[in-house]
Amino acid sequence: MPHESSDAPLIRLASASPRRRELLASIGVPVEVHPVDIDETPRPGEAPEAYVLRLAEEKAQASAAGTRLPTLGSDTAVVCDDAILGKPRDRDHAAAMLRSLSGRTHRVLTAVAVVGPAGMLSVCVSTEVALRELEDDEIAAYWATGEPADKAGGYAIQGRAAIFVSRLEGSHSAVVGLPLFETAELLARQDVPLWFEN
Ligand SMILES: Cc1cn([C@H]2C[C@H](O)[C@@H](COP(=O)(O)OP(=O)(O)OP(=O)(O)O)O2)c(=O)[nH]c1=O
Repeated sequence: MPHESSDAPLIRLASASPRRRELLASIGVPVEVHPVDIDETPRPGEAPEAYVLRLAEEKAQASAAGTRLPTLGSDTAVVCDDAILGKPRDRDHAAAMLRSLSGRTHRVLTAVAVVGPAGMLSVCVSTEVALRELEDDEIAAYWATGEPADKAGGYAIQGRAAIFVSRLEGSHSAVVGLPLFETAELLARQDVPLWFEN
């Protein structure tokens, strides 16, 4: 069904992340932002895929109360040697994360969940990212840009860390925060119109 105007929200976004809002805007999906605060502690022995899927679904479910709009939640984690790297606590934590990622390949997992007329639909996308060797003074200079602070793994591929990335296999948009190909498929299955505007 065509929607009424180009800026009326098509979905609710259970996220405080400006990247996720911008990525959805880039594919013509205006959102109503309704972030939720959930406990992001991994369960003992929880596999990384199960962890990001659970968080994406919990965010979507918690945010969906009181709206008829389909509601999208998402979570991104960097996985290195089976350890889940979230957002750095401080400068030393960020430096330790970047040293552990230096000169090797890691995985970025992003899960998306959309709850709507078709129920809860979710998907987890895994992307391989190779970083070149990073020098300690480079890591220090990178922290000073302010970019690492609110990013899983302590880097932003859409920012200055792009110069560290020697190879990527998977979904670039998923590393930034939302896999757009898979997200569009979930939205279509929830009857969210992506093309018709007036
Ligand atoms: C690896 C990487 C992560 N990130 C971001 C994506 C996510 O916003 C963030 C991971 O944190 P998340 O906990 O997934 O998301 P968030 O706290 O920003 O937002 P919300 O929980 O409200 O949805 O790291 C980048 O922007 N660039 C990158 O290259």
